[in-house]
Amino acid sequence: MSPNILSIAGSDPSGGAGIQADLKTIGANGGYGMCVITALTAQNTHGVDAVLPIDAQFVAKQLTSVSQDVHIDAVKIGMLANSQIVAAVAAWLETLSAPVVLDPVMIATSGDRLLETDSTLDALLTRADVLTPNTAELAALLGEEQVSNWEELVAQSGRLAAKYSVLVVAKGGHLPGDRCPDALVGPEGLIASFDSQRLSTKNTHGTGCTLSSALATQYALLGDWAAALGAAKNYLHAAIAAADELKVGSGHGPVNHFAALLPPVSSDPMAQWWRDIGQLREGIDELQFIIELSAGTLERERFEYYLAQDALYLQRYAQVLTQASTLAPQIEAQRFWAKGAQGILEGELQLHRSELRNLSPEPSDTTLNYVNHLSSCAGNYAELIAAILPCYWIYQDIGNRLSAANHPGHRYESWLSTYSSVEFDEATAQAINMVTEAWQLADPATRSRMWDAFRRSAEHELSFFAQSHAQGVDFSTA
Ligand SMILES: Nc1ncnc2c1ncn2[C@@H]1O[C@H](COP(=O)(O)OP(=O)(O)O)[C@@H](O)[C@H]1O
Ligand SMILES: Cc1ncc(COP(=O)(O)OP(=O)(O)O)c(N)n1
Repeated sequence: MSPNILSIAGSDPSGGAGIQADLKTIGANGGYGMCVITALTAQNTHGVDAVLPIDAQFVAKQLTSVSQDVHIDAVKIGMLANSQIVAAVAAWLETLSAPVVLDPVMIATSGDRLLETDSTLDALLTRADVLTPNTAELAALLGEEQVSNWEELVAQSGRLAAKYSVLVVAKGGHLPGDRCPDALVGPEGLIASFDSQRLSTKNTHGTGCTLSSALATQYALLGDWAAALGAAKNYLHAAIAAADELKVGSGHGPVNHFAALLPPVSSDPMAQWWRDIGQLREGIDELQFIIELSAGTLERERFEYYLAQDALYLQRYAQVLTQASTLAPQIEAQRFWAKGAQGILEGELQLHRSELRNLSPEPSDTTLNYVNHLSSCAGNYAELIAAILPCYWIYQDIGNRLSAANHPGHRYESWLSTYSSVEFDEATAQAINMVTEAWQLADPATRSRMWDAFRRSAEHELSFFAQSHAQGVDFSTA
């Protein structure tokens, strides 16, 4: 069962810090997130423009409404805005036994002050189980100078832990250097430390909120503060590592809270597509038509039926390639698709005719379905070339295997000898590159339609190769 985690914090409308970051973090760590809002802020990735604290009595009302109904497994406290809200939260906490992580959000990384220190905070600091101040907040809470190295940070964190009889997370995020260590420190000193590489990104908005809400959630799951800090830091590290993928705002953008849950963005989308149609490709390899064509046992009628349908298909395919050439944004792509169309009209169709005794007068439903699918993608260049690609790629893939099975005296020797060529391999590689380029420029919705167009063409390829053995094909008229 998911633990119920309550975040008591301010709102960041840009979604990177405050309750927005907490709820994403709690969910991504396997908790059920709830939130009591203490303040509205007007902020973005450049900083905080304004703060509107919520009336303290209303904060108290939110707290009792939630806790009267829902069992709370852990609490994370963030921005409290003013001493009245601090007092309201402290009074409510006296009624609750759940573990508390307090992120004393006083000074954002942008330098903006989010809470002034005063004595009302003491009750809250003592009640908390763990404090997670950044270096500036740690110094402010002790009334000391801000430290600038790790040893001093651990020592200062120990003094804070002793002052309030709590655990303190020493956070190395603001220290210089290429490492980013964090540690759990108690009144007696260092308990556990967790080192990590400093990730090179400006997108670290909300790291403090994220670490503290992940810590509360992980503690509710693991029941051990050191283990929970290790897990929270690992989670945050992955979220920072993937932060640049989000591209939110022009300042210090948010971390990518769902990085670990999302499939990695493939740097080679075509390789991914090819893997994703793996089952379809295996299905094609296992077709009677392919097995018999390779072995040379395929009946002539079936071969000619396939050839006739292929000739009809290729006439329309050449038109579709011409259309791709018309839609192509660059001259190189225009030339490539036009050359493909020309190759079919002047080369491949001649070959088909030389092998065929009779041309099938009518395209089959299978052939029609395939060409209609291609035509239905013709409104968008990226989608159209994604639909075009399987014919190149699957044909080349099967062709290489069929031509390897060829030998003198093979029943279809002359036909199979045309199946593999360096020129066609090069053209296929170029077609893959064209689709990759279009994919890189496409928005997410177009990418999804491209994949759909590609996958459906691959399905049509399978039906196309299967059709000469399909029930209902009458060879007396073929
Ligand atoms: N560039 C970075 N690479 C890796 N971890 C980072 C980086 N910046 C911050 N962190 C981590 O983010 C957490 C928050 O740290 P810090 O920036 O010190 O606090 P705050 O966000 O409260 O100002 C810490 O666990 C710290 O180690
Ligand atoms: C509403 C709100 N709460 C907290 C913060 C500060 O967040 P923090 O996680 O410390 O992140 P940075 O200061 O590192 O951005 C905030 N900005 N807004």
